[in-house]
Amino acid sequence: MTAVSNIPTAYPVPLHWDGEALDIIDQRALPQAERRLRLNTCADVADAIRALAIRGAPLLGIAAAYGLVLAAREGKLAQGGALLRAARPTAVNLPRTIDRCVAVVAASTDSPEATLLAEAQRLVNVEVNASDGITRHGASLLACARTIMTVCNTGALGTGHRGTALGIIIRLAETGPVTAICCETRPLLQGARLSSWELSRHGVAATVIVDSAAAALMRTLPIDAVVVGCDRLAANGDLINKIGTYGIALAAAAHGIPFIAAVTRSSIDAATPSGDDVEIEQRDPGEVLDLVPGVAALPGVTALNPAFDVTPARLITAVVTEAGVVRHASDPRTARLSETTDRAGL
Ligand SMILES: CSC[C@@H](O)[C@@H](O)C(=O)COP(=O)(O)O
Repeated sequence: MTAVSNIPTAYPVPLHWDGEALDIIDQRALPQAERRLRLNTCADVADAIRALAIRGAPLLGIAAAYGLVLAAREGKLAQGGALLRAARPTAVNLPRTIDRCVAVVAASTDSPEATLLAEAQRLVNVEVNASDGITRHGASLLACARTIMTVCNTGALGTGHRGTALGIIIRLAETGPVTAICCETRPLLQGARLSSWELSRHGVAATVIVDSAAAALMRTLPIDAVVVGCDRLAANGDLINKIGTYGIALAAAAHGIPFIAAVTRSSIDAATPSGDDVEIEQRDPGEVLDLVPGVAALPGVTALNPAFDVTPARLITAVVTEAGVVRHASDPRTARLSETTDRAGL
Protein backbone atom coordinates (compact mmCIF):
# COMPACT_ATOMS: atom_id res chain seq x y z
CA MET A 1 0.00 0.00 0.00
CA THR A 2 1.19 3.45 -0.61
CA ALA A 3 0.40 5.33 2.56
CA VAL A 4 1.01 3.02 5.47
CA SER A 5 2.07 5.16 8.41
CA ASN A 6 5.27 4.77 10.38
CA ILE A 7 4.50 1.41 11.99
CA PRO A 8 7.37 -1.08 12.41
CA THR A 9 8.39 -3.01 9.31
CA ALA A 10 7.51 -6.26 11.10
CA TYR A 11 3.99 -5.61 9.78
CA PRO A 12 3.82 -7.13 6.30
CA VAL A 13 2.37 -5.10 3.43
CA PRO A 14 -0.03 -7.52 1.73
CA LEU A 15 -0.76 -5.34 -1.28
CA HIS A 16 0.53 -2.21 -2.85
CA TRP A 17 -0.31 -0.20 -5.99
CA ASP A 18 2.92 0.17 -7.93
CA GLY A 19 1.62 2.87 -10.25
CA GLU A 20 0.49 0.46 -12.96
CA ALA A 21 -0.68 -2.74 -11.30
CA LEU A 22 -1.48 -4.31 -7.95
CA ASP A 23 1.50 -6.00 -6.34
CA ILE A 24 0.44 -8.54 -3.67
CA ILE A 25 1.85 -11.14 -1.31
CA ASP A 26 0.42 -14.48 -2.43
CA GLN A 27 -0.99 -15.57 0.92
CA ARG A 28 -1.39 -19.17 -0.29
CA ALA A 29 2.38 -19.62 -0.26
CA LEU A 30 3.01 -18.40 3.30
CA PRO A 31 4.86 -19.18 5.48
CA GLN A 32 7.18 -21.26 3.25
CA ALA A 33 7.60 -18.58 0.59
CA GLU A 34 7.09 -14.82 0.44
CA ARG A 35 5.95 -14.94 -3.19
CA ARG A 36 4.67 -11.77 -4.81
CA LEU A 37 2.19 -11.57 -7.66
CA ARG A 38 1.57 -8.67 -10.01
CA LEU A 39 -2.12 -8.32 -10.86
CA ASN A 40 -2.53 -6.48 -14.15
CA THR A 41 -6.24 -6.85 -14.79
CA CYS A 42 -9.47 -6.73 -12.84
CA ALA A 43 -9.94 -10.43 -13.64
CA ASP A 44 -6.54 -11.12 -12.02
CA VAL A 45 -7.74 -9.38 -8.84
CA ALA A 46 -11.02 -11.35 -8.82
CA ASP A 47 -9.09 -14.60 -9.31
CA ALA A 48 -6.70 -13.74 -6.46
CA ILE A 49 -9.65 -13.01 -4.16
CA ARG A 50 -11.42 -16.24 -5.09
CA ALA A 51 -8.26 -18.27 -4.56
CA LEU A 52 -7.47 -16.55 -1.20
CA ALA A 53 -4.18 -15.13 -2.42
CA ILE A 54 -5.77 -11.92 -1.06
CA ARG A 55 -8.08 -12.41 1.91
CA GLY A 56 -9.51 -10.87 5.08
CA ALA A 57 -12.57 -8.62 4.94
CA PRO A 58 -10.91 -5.15 5.04
CA LEU A 59 -8.28 -6.23 2.51
CA LEU A 60 -11.01 -7.55 0.19
CA GLY A 61 -12.52 -4.07 0.13
CA ILE A 62 -9.17 -2.43 -0.66
CA ALA A 63 -8.34 -5.00 -3.34
CA ALA A 64 -11.75 -4.50 -4.95
CA ALA A 65 -11.15 -0.75 -5.16
CA TYR A 66 -7.84 -1.30 -6.97
CA GLY A 67 -9.47 -3.98 -9.11
CA LEU A 68 -11.95 -1.37 -10.26
CA VAL A 69 -9.09 0.99 -11.19
CA LEU A 70 -7.87 -1.77 -13.52
CA ALA A 71 -11.41 -2.36 -14.81
CA ALA A 72 -11.78 1.36 -15.57
CA ARG A 73 -8.52 1.29 -17.49
CA GLU A 74 -9.87 -1.64 -19.49
CA GLY A 75 -13.10 0.31 -20.12
CA LYS A 76 -15.07 -2.47 -18.40
CA LEU A 77 -16.17 -0.95 -15.13
CA ALA A 78 -19.60 -2.61 -14.95
CA GLN A 79 -18.25 -6.04 -15.87
CA GLY A 80 -15.36 -5.62 -13.43
CA GLY A 81 -17.75 -4.72 -10.62
CA ALA A 82 -19.85 -7.80 -11.32
CA LEU A 83 -16.78 -10.03 -11.43
CA LEU A 84 -15.41 -8.73 -8.13
CA ARG A 85 -18.81 -8.86 -6.43
CA ALA A 86 -19.19 -12.52 -7.34
CA ALA A 87 -15.69 -13.46 -6.14
CA ARG A 88 -16.71 -14.01 -2.50
CA PRO A 89 -20.17 -13.42 -1.04
CA THR A 90 -19.85 -13.14 2.75
CA ALA A 91 -17.71 -10.13 3.73
CA VAL A 92 -19.75 -6.95 3.34
CA ASN A 93 -16.58 -5.02 2.47
CA LEU A 94 -16.60 -6.28 -1.10
CA PRO A 95 -20.09 -5.15 -2.23
CA ARG A 96 -19.87 -2.03 -0.05
CA THR A 97 -16.67 -0.89 -1.76
CA ILE A 98 -17.98 -1.66 -5.23
CA ASP A 99 -21.24 0.26 -4.61
CA ARG A 100 -19.34 3.21 -3.22
CA CYS A 101 -16.83 3.25 -6.08
CA VAL A 102 -19.64 3.23 -8.66
CA ALA A 103 -21.34 6.14 -6.87
CA VAL A 104 -18.08 8.11 -6.60
CA VAL A 105 -17.38 7.69 -10.32
CA ALA A 106 -20.93 8.80 -11.16
CA ALA A 107 -20.47 11.96 -9.09
CA SER A 108 -17.01 12.85 -10.42
CA THR A 109 -15.96 14.93 -13.39
CA ASP A 110 -12.48 13.34 -13.45
CA SER A 111 -11.69 10.21 -15.43
CA PRO A 112 -13.03 7.01 -13.84
CA GLU A 113 -9.48 5.68 -13.47
CA ALA A 114 -8.19 8.76 -11.63
CA THR A 115 -11.33 8.94 -9.49
CA LEU A 116 -11.07 5.29 -8.49
CA LEU A 117 -7.38 5.52 -7.72
CA ALA A 118 -8.09 8.38 -5.32
CA GLU A 119 -10.96 6.40 -3.81
CA ALA A 120 -8.78 3.30 -3.35
CA GLN A 121 -6.17 5.42 -1.59
CA ARG A 122 -8.86 6.95 0.62
CA LEU A 123 -10.04 3.46 1.57
CA VAL A 124 -6.49 2.44 2.48
CA ASN A 125 -6.35 5.39 4.86
CA VAL A 126 -9.74 4.49 6.34
CA GLU A 127 -8.50 0.97 7.10
CA VAL A 128 -5.18 2.24 8.46
CA ASN A 129 -7.09 4.43 10.91
CA ALA A 130 -9.48 1.57 11.72
CA SER A 131 -6.58 -0.76 12.58
CA ASP A 132 -4.98 1.92 14.72
CA GLY A 133 -8.21 2.60 16.62
CA ILE A 134 -9.25 -1.03 17.10
CA THR A 135 -5.85 -2.13 18.35
CA ARG A 136 -5.67 0.81 20.74
CA HIS A 137 -9.15 0.24 22.20
CA GLY A 138 -8.72 -3.54 22.19
CA ALA A 139 -5.34 -3.49 23.93
CA SER A 140 -6.80 -1.22 26.59
CA LEU A 141 -9.86 -3.48 27.08
CA LEU A 142 -7.64 -6.56 27.34
CA ALA A 143 -4.84 -4.92 29.34
CA CYS A 144 -5.06 -7.70 31.97
CA ALA A 145 -5.10 -10.58 29.48
CA ARG A 146 -1.93 -12.58 28.89
CA THR A 147 -3.16 -15.76 27.17
CA ILE A 148 -5.54 -15.12 24.30
CA MET A 149 -7.17 -17.50 21.85
CA THR A 150 -7.85 -16.37 18.29
CA VAL A 151 -9.20 -17.75 15.02
CA CYS A 152 -8.10 -17.42 11.40
CA ASN A 153 -5.83 -14.51 10.48
CA THR A 154 -6.87 -10.99 11.34
CA GLY A 155 -3.52 -9.24 11.22
CA ALA A 156 -1.83 -7.02 8.67
CA LEU A 157 -2.36 -9.70 6.03
CA GLY A 158 -6.13 -9.30 6.34
CA THR A 159 -6.29 -5.55 6.78
CA GLY A 160 -3.21 -3.87 5.29
CA HIS A 161 -2.22 -2.32 8.59
CA ARG A 162 -1.97 -3.47 12.24
CA GLY A 163 -4.99 -5.76 11.99
CA THR A 164 -8.02 -6.33 14.19
CA ALA A 165 -8.00 -9.28 16.64
CA LEU A 166 -4.41 -10.29 15.90
CA GLY A 167 -3.38 -6.64 15.88
CA ILE A 168 -4.77 -6.29 19.42
CA ILE A 169 -2.69 -9.26 20.58
CA ILE A 170 0.46 -7.85 18.96
CA ARG A 171 -0.17 -4.43 20.46
CA LEU A 172 -0.78 -5.96 23.89
CA ALA A 173 2.54 -7.78 23.61
CA GLU A 174 4.24 -4.38 23.54
CA THR A 175 3.19 -4.02 27.20
CA GLY A 176 4.29 -7.44 28.50
CA PRO A 177 4.52 -11.12 27.64
CA VAL A 178 1.50 -12.49 25.79
CA THR A 179 0.78 -15.93 24.40
CA ALA A 180 -1.51 -16.26 21.39
CA ILE A 181 -3.36 -19.55 21.06
CA CYS A 182 -3.93 -19.77 17.30
CA CYS A 183 -6.68 -22.11 16.14
CA GLU A 184 -5.23 -23.61 12.99
CA THR A 185 -8.43 -22.78 11.01
CA ARG A 186 -9.24 -25.69 8.76
CA PRO A 187 -9.24 -26.34 5.90
CA LEU A 188 -6.90 -23.62 4.57
CA LEU A 189 -5.00 -23.06 7.83
CA GLN A 190 -5.01 -19.27 7.96
CA GLY A 191 -4.37 -19.48 11.73
CA ALA A 192 -1.55 -22.02 11.58
CA ARG A 193 0.12 -20.53 8.50
CA LEU A 194 -0.54 -16.82 8.57
CA SER A 195 -1.13 -15.79 12.18
CA SER A 196 1.87 -17.76 13.43
CA TRP A 197 3.98 -16.15 10.67
CA GLU A 198 2.86 -12.65 11.63
CA LEU A 199 3.30 -13.28 15.35
CA SER A 200 6.79 -14.64 14.91
CA ARG A 201 7.78 -11.52 12.92
CA HIS A 202 6.85 -9.55 16.04
CA GLY A 203 8.50 -11.95 18.48
CA VAL A 204 5.14 -12.83 20.06
CA ALA A 205 4.72 -16.38 21.41
CA ALA A 206 2.31 -18.38 19.25
CA THR A 207 0.85 -21.76 20.16
CA VAL A 208 -0.98 -23.43 17.29
CA ILE A 209 -3.80 -25.84 18.16
CA VAL A 210 -6.08 -27.98 16.03
CA ASP A 211 -9.53 -26.39 15.92
CA SER A 212 -11.10 -29.33 17.71
CA ALA A 213 -8.82 -28.78 20.75
CA ALA A 214 -10.23 -25.33 21.52
CA ALA A 215 -12.93 -26.36 24.00
CA ALA A 216 -10.74 -28.93 25.74
CA LEU A 217 -7.95 -26.39 26.22
CA MET A 218 -10.38 -23.87 27.71
CA ARG A 219 -10.85 -26.39 30.54
CA THR A 220 -7.15 -26.85 31.18
CA LEU A 221 -5.30 -23.66 30.17
CA PRO A 222 -5.48 -20.20 31.75
CA ILE A 223 -7.13 -18.57 28.73
CA ASP A 224 -8.05 -15.00 29.61
CA ALA A 225 -10.04 -14.11 26.50
CA VAL A 226 -10.96 -15.11 22.97
CA VAL A 227 -10.60 -12.38 20.33
CA VAL A 228 -11.83 -12.84 16.78
CA GLY A 229 -12.33 -10.75 13.66
CA CYS A 230 -15.39 -10.22 11.51
CA ASP A 231 -16.54 -10.48 7.91
CA ARG A 232 -19.90 -8.90 8.64
CA LEU A 233 -21.70 -7.70 11.76
CA ALA A 234 -25.46 -7.75 11.20
CA ALA A 235 -27.88 -5.14 12.55
CA ASN A 236 -28.88 -7.37 15.48
CA GLY A 237 -25.24 -7.85 16.51
CA ASP A 238 -24.80 -11.34 15.03
CA LEU A 239 -21.19 -11.90 14.00
CA ILE A 240 -20.33 -13.61 10.73
CA ASN A 241 -16.74 -14.82 10.79
CA LYS A 242 -14.48 -17.70 9.81
CA ILE A 243 -15.93 -21.18 10.23
CA GLY A 244 -15.32 -22.46 13.74
CA THR A 245 -15.94 -19.12 15.44
CA TYR A 246 -19.45 -20.15 16.58
CA GLY A 247 -18.22 -23.31 18.28
CA ILE A 248 -15.45 -21.39 20.01
CA ALA A 249 -17.96 -18.76 21.19
CA LEU A 250 -20.18 -21.50 22.65
CA ALA A 251 -17.21 -23.06 24.41
CA ALA A 252 -16.04 -19.68 25.73
CA ALA A 253 -19.50 -18.99 27.17
CA ALA A 254 -19.53 -22.42 28.83
CA HIS A 255 -16.18 -21.70 30.47
CA GLY A 256 -16.89 -18.08 31.44
CA ILE A 257 -14.16 -16.80 29.13
CA PRO A 258 -14.76 -13.33 27.61
CA PHE A 259 -15.42 -13.51 23.86
CA ILE A 260 -14.46 -10.30 22.05
CA ALA A 261 -15.27 -9.38 18.44
CA ALA A 262 -12.87 -6.91 16.81
CA VAL A 263 -14.82 -5.29 13.98
CA THR A 264 -13.86 -2.52 11.58
CA ARG A 265 -16.77 -0.20 10.83
CA SER A 266 -16.30 -1.18 7.20
CA SER A 267 -17.58 -4.66 8.16
CA ILE A 268 -20.71 -3.47 9.98
CA ASP A 269 -23.83 -4.07 7.89
CA ALA A 270 -26.78 -2.25 9.41
CA ALA A 271 -28.88 -3.05 6.33
CA THR A 272 -28.87 -6.79 7.03
CA PRO A 273 -31.17 -7.65 9.94
CA SER A 274 -29.47 -10.80 11.26
CA GLY A 275 -26.82 -13.40 10.60
CA ASP A 276 -29.45 -15.66 9.07
CA ASP A 277 -29.80 -13.16 6.21
CA VAL A 278 -26.13 -13.39 5.17
CA GLU A 279 -24.96 -15.65 2.37
CA ILE A 280 -22.34 -18.03 3.73
CA GLU A 281 -19.66 -18.87 1.19
CA GLN A 282 -19.59 -22.57 0.35
CA ARG A 283 -16.18 -23.53 -0.98
CA ASP A 284 -14.92 -26.42 -3.06
CA PRO A 285 -15.26 -29.79 -1.21
CA GLY A 286 -11.80 -30.58 -2.58
CA GLU A 287 -10.29 -28.14 -0.04
CA VAL A 288 -11.46 -30.57 2.66
CA LEU A 289 -11.13 -33.94 0.95
CA ASP A 290 -7.76 -33.38 -0.70
CA LEU A 291 -6.07 -33.02 2.69
CA VAL A 292 -6.24 -36.80 3.05
CA PRO A 293 -4.88 -38.64 0.03
CA GLY A 294 -7.34 -41.15 -1.37
CA VAL A 295 -10.47 -39.94 0.43
CA ALA A 296 -11.86 -38.00 -2.54
CA ALA A 297 -11.73 -41.15 -4.66
CA LEU A 298 -13.87 -43.21 -2.25
CA PRO A 299 -17.33 -43.86 -3.68
CA GLY A 300 -20.15 -41.93 -2.01
CA VAL A 301 -17.85 -39.64 0.00
CA THR A 302 -18.31 -35.90 -0.31
CA ALA A 303 -17.67 -32.87 1.92
CA LEU A 304 -19.41 -29.73 3.11
CA ASN A 305 -17.11 -26.73 3.19
CA PRO A 306 -18.81 -23.59 4.58
CA ALA A 307 -16.18 -20.87 4.92
CA PHE A 308 -17.99 -18.86 7.62
CA ASP A 309 -20.50 -19.24 10.43
CA VAL A 310 -22.85 -17.06 12.47
CA THR A 311 -22.19 -16.35 16.15
CA PRO A 312 -25.35 -15.00 17.81
CA ALA A 313 -24.98 -11.59 19.46
CA ARG A 314 -25.81 -13.03 22.90
CA LEU A 315 -22.53 -14.98 22.93
CA ILE A 316 -20.39 -11.86 22.43
CA THR A 317 -19.04 -10.15 25.54
CA ALA A 318 -17.88 -6.99 23.79
CA VAL A 319 -17.43 -5.54 20.31
CA VAL A 320 -14.36 -3.40 19.65
CA THR A 321 -14.42 -0.99 16.73
CA GLU A 322 -12.19 1.94 15.86
CA ALA A 323 -14.79 4.14 17.56
CA GLY A 324 -14.56 2.34 20.90
CA VAL A 325 -15.89 -0.65 22.85
CA VAL A 326 -19.49 -1.77 23.25
CA ARG A 327 -19.99 -4.23 26.09
CA HIS A 328 -22.88 -6.64 26.45
CA ALA A 329 -24.47 -5.18 29.58
CA SER A 330 -25.83 -8.47 30.92
CA ASP A 331 -22.75 -10.60 30.23
CA PRO A 332 -21.11 -11.48 33.58
CA ARG A 333 -17.86 -12.15 31.70
CA THR A 334 -17.31 -8.41 31.33
CA ALA A 335 -16.10 -8.44 34.96
CA ARG A 336 -13.31 -10.83 34.02
CA LEU A 337 -11.93 -8.29 31.59
CA SER A 338 -10.61 -6.21 34.46
CA GLU A 339 -9.22 -9.12 36.49
CA THR A 340 -5.47 -8.96 36.81
CA THR A 341 -3.79 -12.32 36.69
CA ASP A 342 -0.16 -13.11 37.39
CA ARG A 343 -0.04 -15.56 34.53
CA ALA A 344 2.54 -14.72 31.93
CA GLY A 345 1.89 -16.93 28.95
CA LEU A 346 1.53 -20.68 29.32
C1 LIG B 1 -9.46 -8.62 9.79
S1 LIG B 1 -9.87 -9.98 8.85
C2 LIG B 1 -11.50 -10.39 9.44
C3 LIG B 1 -12.08 -11.59 8.80
O1 LIG B 1 -12.10 -11.43 7.42
C4 LIG B 1 -11.33 -12.85 9.23
O2 LIG B 1 -11.64 -13.12 10.58
C5 LIG B 1 -11.73 -14.02 8.38
O3 LIG B 1 -12.61 -14.76 8.72
C6 LIG B 1 -11.01 -14.18 7.09
O4 LIG B 1 -11.46 -15.28 6.35
P1 LIG B 1 -10.75 -15.62 4.98
O5 LIG B 1 -11.55 -16.76 4.43
O6 LIG B 1 -9.35 -15.99 5.29
O7 LIG B 1 -10.86 -14.39 4.12
